[in-house]
Amino acid sequence: MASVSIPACTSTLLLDIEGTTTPITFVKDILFPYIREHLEDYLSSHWEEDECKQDVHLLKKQIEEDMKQNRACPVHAVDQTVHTDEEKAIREVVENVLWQMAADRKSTALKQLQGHMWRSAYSSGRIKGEVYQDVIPSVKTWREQGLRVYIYSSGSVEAQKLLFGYSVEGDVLDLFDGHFDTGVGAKVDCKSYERIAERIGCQPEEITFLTDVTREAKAAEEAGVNVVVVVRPGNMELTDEERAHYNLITSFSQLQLMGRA
Ligand SMILES: CSCCC(=O)C(=O)COP(=O)(O)O
Ligand SMILES: [Mg+2]
Repeated sequence: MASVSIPACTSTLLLDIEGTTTPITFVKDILFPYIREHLEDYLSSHWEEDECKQDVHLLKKQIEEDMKQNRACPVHAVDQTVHTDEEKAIREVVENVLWQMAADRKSTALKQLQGHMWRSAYSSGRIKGEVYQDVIPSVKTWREQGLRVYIYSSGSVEAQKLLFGYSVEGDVLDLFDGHFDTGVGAKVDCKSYERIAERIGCQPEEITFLTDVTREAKAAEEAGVNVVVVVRPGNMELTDEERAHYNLITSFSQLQLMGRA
């Protein structure tokens, strides 16, 4: 693929994670299975801790919201191994989390719990954050050219910091000026990009957003953000119309910053 120029007014690069800096397989085959495997044990051993209580509180609020919207999690009969109220409550949370994950939902409640659960997996060295080989050298070059680099992912800010703090390339957190998650709004909502520009202190037009998901690209464009769609192995196929509309790259090294050495 040829190089893609980004506008001379660009001051900030905003990067998605899954499918952009990081293979989708890392999320689907390593991070998510870890949650499914450890969820019940994690909840049982942390149930009385404040952080876990807050996570469960947020999940319950999400369930209430889902019920209002008729998106209720299917309720299964409680099985015979459940005896106490606590076991029942934990089983309900497990059912809900598994249901949300099966639908690949991006709710803040789900993402916050996942981030907390991955902490020990990363810090023990069991999991290392995967990053495509072109990512770190390109980010370093952009920074040398005076650009700011931020992350915007549906994964919680804590999960993002774990991924880059314990990455296959070592601790690369210093390369990023900041992180945004769904706390600023959904990635498919144009208002989120307006809020990010406001928080960073620039105009949306000064931001170039790199993502693999065209619904996110469309929302960012609506906000006035410049968009480049990243094509990586295993990413969702683009339609002919999308291919024609968006600037596409298969590697960050294809980005050319106009008017910069
Ligand atoms: C940040 S690590 C976990 C990835 C994740 O949970 C996720 O939903 C990825 O979403 P993205 O917005 O980076 O495509
Ligand atoms: Mg993505």
